[in-house]
Amino acid sequence: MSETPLLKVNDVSKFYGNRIGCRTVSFELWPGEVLAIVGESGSGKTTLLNCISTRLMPTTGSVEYHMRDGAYRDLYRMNEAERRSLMRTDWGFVHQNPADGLRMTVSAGANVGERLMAVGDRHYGNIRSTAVDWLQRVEIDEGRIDEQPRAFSGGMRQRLQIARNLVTGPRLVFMDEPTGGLDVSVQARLLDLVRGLVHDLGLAAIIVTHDLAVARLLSHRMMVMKDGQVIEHGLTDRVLDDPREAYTQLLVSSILQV
Ligand SMILES: Nc1ncnc2c1ncn2[C@@H]1O[C@H](COP(=O)(O)OP(=O)(O)OP(=O)(O)O)[C@@H](O)[C@H]1O
Repeated sequence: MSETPLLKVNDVSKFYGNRIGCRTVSFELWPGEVLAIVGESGSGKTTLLNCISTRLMPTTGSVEYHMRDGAYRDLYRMNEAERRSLMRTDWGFVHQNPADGLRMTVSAGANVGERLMAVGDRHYGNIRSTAVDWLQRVEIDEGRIDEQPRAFSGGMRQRLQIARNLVTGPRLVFMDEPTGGLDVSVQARLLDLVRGLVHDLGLAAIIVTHDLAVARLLSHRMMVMKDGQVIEHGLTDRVLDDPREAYTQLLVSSILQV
């Protein structure tokens, strides 16, 4: 791993009026590292993810990102065009509901190709062959390249969304409950695929999940949130095998009993 963090999150808090979304969260993320944010519904996971990925402005705090040119930039001080360019090139965002991350009325190939065009690729043949390659990588039959995602199953849509996000070679991918809402067998296949891709591409990722099995399988480190705060943070195996906080112990034991 590199000696410089990719992301430095400093004291990020978000309040919705009087209500706490998340409070004084700080951590660093390293290139190639996968961090899971876990916790019950309402604990602040999505708020934190949205703040870090600049989809939401925090009330206080800063997030610095290590740009490709080697400089750190405060994400909240970037202008809209700079942020959008980062989102299109260096970042991916995989939504729980694929319809939020795909264009449902254009073809699968166009969904993947569109991101390439957004980063300046204009050669139709290249775009098409890269799209074919990516469909294969996410295990979608290339014969379905001209079909719209409306015609795909939930698992296929999610795999297509992943292809669309990864085609531009991002360094950091945000995932919000990527396997939520899928059947258990479909989840298992998707998790295997995500794990392989993240590993092969050396991606850094921040994954929000309420499912500790997802955290176990995908992440190196995890943060446990409760009432908007991070109450435990450590290597995933350590946190799950030897939780220090009573609340984490409860979370882990409730899963084991299922
Ligand atoms: N737009 C909003 N306006 C007001 N309060 C909000 C808003 N979004 C979230 N909250 C509140 O912030 C807190 C954290 O919510 P958040 O959605 O971040 O939690 P979560 O852990 O992601 O939950 P879930 O797993 O259900 O999505 C909750 O108390 C929630 O009610």
